[in-house]
Amino acid sequence: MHSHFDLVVIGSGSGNIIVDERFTDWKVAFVEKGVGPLDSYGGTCLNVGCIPTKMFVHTADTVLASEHGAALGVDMNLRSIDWPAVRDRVFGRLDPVAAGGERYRAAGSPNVVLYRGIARFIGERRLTVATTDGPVTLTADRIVVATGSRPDIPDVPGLDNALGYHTSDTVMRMNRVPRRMTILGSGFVASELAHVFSSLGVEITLIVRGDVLLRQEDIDVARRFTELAQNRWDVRLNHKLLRAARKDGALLLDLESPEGAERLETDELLVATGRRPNSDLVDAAAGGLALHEDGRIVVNAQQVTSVPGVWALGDVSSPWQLKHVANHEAKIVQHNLLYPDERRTSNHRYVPHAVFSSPRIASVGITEQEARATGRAYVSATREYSGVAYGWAMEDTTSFAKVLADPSTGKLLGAHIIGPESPTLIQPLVQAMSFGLQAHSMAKGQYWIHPAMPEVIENVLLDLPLDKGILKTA
Ligand SMILES: Cc1cc2nc3c(=O)[nH]c(=O)nc-3n(C[C@H](O)[C@H](O)[C@H](O)COP(=O)(O)OP(=O)(O)OC[C@H]3O[C@@H](n4cnc5c(N)ncnc54)[C@H](O)[C@@H]3O)c2cc1C
Ligand SMILES: NC(=O)c1ccc[n+]([C@@H]2O[C@H](COP(=O)([O-])OP(=O)(O)OC[C@H]3O[C@@H](n4cnc5c(N)ncnc54)[C@H](O)[C@@H]3O)[C@@H](O)[C@H]2O)c1
Repeated sequence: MHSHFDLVVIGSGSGNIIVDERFTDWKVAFVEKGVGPLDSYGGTCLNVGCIPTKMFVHTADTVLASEHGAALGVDMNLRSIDWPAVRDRVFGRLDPVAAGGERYRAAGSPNVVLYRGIARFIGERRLTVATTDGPVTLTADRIVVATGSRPDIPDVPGLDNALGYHTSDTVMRMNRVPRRMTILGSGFVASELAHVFSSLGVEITLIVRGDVLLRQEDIDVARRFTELAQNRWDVRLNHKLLRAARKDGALLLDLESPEGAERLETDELLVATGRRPNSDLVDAAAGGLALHEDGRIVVNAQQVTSVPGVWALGDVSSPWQLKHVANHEAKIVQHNLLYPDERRTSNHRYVPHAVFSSPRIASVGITEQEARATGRAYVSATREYSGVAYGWAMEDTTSFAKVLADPSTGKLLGAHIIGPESPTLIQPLVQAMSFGLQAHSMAKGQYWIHPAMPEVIENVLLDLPLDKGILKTA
């Protein structure tokens, strides 16, 4: 069967938001293969990514709050954790959203057809989809590739499907919480899910290649996070997984460490070693699309690929595997499809991110190590939460905010915060960078509510050793 469309969108994550009522006169096809154990509609963030993880993180924070009560003179005994109830709160809410989204696309608009299956390019703007009713060929004037990414599994002997390891796609739906879990990797997913499962009482071991966790963060933040993680989890720094095997239900992991060979026995293994773009799944090369070395589809600032009429967005093409970036790029593609003569470009100037572990981390702009490596002139300041009144209220001793600024203009180059509410606290700094505010003007030109946590931002900005003359030129 062959059908021709005005527009085909491959991927129902961020791609799903492109087609709204303004496309009513277009003949549109969506293609979605499904994510996670239930082959859900709606992409990574909704089903196996941002949203379920953060719902679990909120539960984990609630458990930890009961432990922190003692420092405040409050004895809060945790009586029990009901894993099925914890899990079913999350997916009982999200699965119907995914199903509703699918129903809407399948039957909600007469101009839209939904194909379920894997789409593959077989030529320029030409696709084949293996549906349960057999293969179909789709051609289109315009195609949007929004196929995202998937867990990247390292090539370790024994680490295959027969071993029964988890990734972020499966681990959140486990039937039973294990006694012990080992996590391979030390990035976003490892840090967030270690917090989730350790708060549920699981003994966590992290296998870390380097000497710090979250090594892409500012070095002071990464070191502080690593110290705190070592107090909570068994953190094996500078370790390599050599091979994995399963024996009598347990997993046996052979590790190489600076001290020699080690064997680790565990109940479940979570592989969290990064995500690879799904350009191979869609056979982007057969569609003539140019690729970066790491497999990302090459796009220009308007999100157009090397083939006219074919667009790409989100994890399959972006160097930032973040939902707010994928959403922004989807809006740009949407505008450029609707208004081809007034095209817009994506804004990737100051992309913030947050790690929702315990403690939280938030960051925007360059790190101190990046400033040093590129020879960028900078001044920096760091202020502990314990230096402001709300930090005293929380009995905080480990959190801080750090900022870097250009000494000649006083404008911010980067901001890095580790501690409670950091993803919220950083937002005025993202705003300052986006709108070019000078750090001291920003601190002095507005009220800061007392005694609220943002006072740590006011203070760290004032601590920047900037020439007083800068304020006059700002
Ligand atoms: C555990 C986890 C937690 C995360 N937490 C956060 C967070 O807190 N904040 C944040 O900003 N980001 C977070 N992310 C990242 C975020 O989820 C992604 O950046 C975002 O979802 C990418 O959106 P996308 O539209 O590019 O891809 P996706 O949402 O993955 O959508 C791609 C869709 O394409 C489909 N597809 C792929 N290939 C084909 C094909 N050939 N044919 C048909 N369909 C296909 C897939 O099934 C999928 O549904 C997290 C990721 C993970 C894994
Ligand atoms: N809060 C958020 O915004 C959030 C949360 C989760 C995921 N994400 C996105 O999803 C992406 C994927 O997350 P992730 O944690 O899988 O990737 P990551 O890139 O954050 O971390 C991957 C980790 O695996 C390690 N690693 C790579 N290969 C390895 C190997 N062979 N052996 C041992 N360690 C190895 C790396 O050193 C790194 O520590 C992130 O980059 C992020 O963009 C975002």
